[in-house]
Amino acid sequence: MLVKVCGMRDVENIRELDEKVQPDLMGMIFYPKSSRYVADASTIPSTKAAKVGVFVNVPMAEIVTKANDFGLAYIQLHGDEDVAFVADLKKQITADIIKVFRVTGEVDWTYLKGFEPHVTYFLFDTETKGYGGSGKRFDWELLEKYPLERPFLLSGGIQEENVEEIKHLQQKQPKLAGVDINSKFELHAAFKDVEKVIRFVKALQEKI
Ligand SMILES: O=C(O)c1ccccc1NCC(=O)[C@H](O)[C@H](O)COP(=O)(O)O
Repeated sequence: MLVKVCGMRDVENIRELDEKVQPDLMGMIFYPKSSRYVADASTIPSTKAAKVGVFVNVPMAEIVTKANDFGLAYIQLHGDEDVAFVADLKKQITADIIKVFRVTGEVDWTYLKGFEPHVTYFLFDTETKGYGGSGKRFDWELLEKYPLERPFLLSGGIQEENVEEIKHLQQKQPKLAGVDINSKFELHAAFKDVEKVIRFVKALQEKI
């Protein structure tokens, strides 16, 4: 199962996490209202993990510039970007796209289908005023009937205690490709408890 650790900023914390946890993906938040906002991405060191830039309703030109300047492997669109925007963006970048859906109740799978040709993963998170990083869960059972081809990442308040539940969801829904963790592993904003992340990933990788 893929592991994405999101909301990273501190140089030493990034290096330690990259070395000891070896996550597949590491996310940086380019949303100015977030407590995890990365104002100057040039300070972010190189990593073995693929870098993900997280954007919320940002003009396309700005995303393209950041993707090129900082070697982002993935662009995570966490706002209200529509199919036309995502299709157009994909033509302008080599990075893969992760399109986020913030869940409130039932998911409109037909609407999501329009995004499929342009994205590598969908990511499901909880709808909140701050868009993401809330530590709040939604009803994960909704994903048991995920009907699309594209694999997806699970997100929203994931913590150590959820490992067994995540494994069971993956048994029921093989399109679950990975998890995205953030606030429940923080010592303070944008600074992760590396030992806690190690314990979580080890437990996740153990067979049921
Ligand atoms: O983390 C943020 O502050 C944030 C702000 C605005 C948009 C997205 C944000 N985070 C993106 C993520 O992918 C988080 O990992 C995801 O929302 C889950 O966070 P959490 O509920 O804290 O586990």
